[in-house]
Amino acid sequence: MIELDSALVTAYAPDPAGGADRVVRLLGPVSLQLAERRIAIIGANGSGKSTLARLLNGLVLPASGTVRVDDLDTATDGRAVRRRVGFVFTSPDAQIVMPTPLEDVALSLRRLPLSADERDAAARCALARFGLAERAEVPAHALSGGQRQLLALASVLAAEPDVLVCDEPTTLLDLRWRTVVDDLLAGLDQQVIVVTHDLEAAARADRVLVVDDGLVVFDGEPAPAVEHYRALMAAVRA
Ligand SMILES: Nc1ncnc2c1ncn2[C@@H]1O[C@H](COP(=O)(O)OP(=O)(O)OP(=O)(O)O)[C@@H](O)[C@H]1O
Repeated sequence: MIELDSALVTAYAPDPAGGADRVVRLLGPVSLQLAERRIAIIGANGSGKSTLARLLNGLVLPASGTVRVDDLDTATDGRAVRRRVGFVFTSPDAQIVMPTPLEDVALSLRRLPLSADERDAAARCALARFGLAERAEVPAHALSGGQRQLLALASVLAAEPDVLVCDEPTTLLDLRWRTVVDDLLAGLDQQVIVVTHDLEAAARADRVLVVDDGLVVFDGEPAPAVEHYRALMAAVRA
């Protein structure tokens, strides 16, 4: 289980008056225990959703407080945490690093005790699961946006994380690919925590966190969470 205890995220920001950089609060303090299988994080642009998501696998570290994944502290056990908690970025291009899909998935498998042949077979199997068997050896840049998103997911899942954190994984996708990715995420055995602007997707979660101005301002069932978010948005427009 992922557990945040008074986690506070700060950053340095330039002083408009030209003085020394100032410390600004980006998120928190946040205390949460994340045990549900399907959790959605919603909120306005710039509210702190990605910062919260990145805290969960140690991509962002708290300035104070702690974030723990089971027995691991993200501040001191970052590598082990990232093996346990996979992260899918909004843009697949942020995480596809190898020239072909086959090599990209094989890279994710490097920590598993497999021979070269076994790794190749496992990578092909992972690609087939995501409908990419025929595209295993084409240049990754020749894939469509939707196929690249599926490749990013395949690569992250190939490493067999216990938890998958996705930051707006369907934002760049058309309706067909969005449905494919949504269905795929819904069918995973792993715990899935998704940052999303898609309120229909959020409505299917077991639990929804609403983030506003760097704080979790609502935490509960999807219907009241979405209502809370709509009220926040209406207040901004008023
Ligand atoms: N490293 C950083 N240094 C300074 N400010 C940052 C840094 N990272 C994020 N921020 C700021 O923190 C705030 C929250 O950013 P974050 O990316 O978490 O928002 P978000 O809710 O995911 O937004 P969006 O829906 O637009 O993706 C924003 O105002 C952003 O500019």
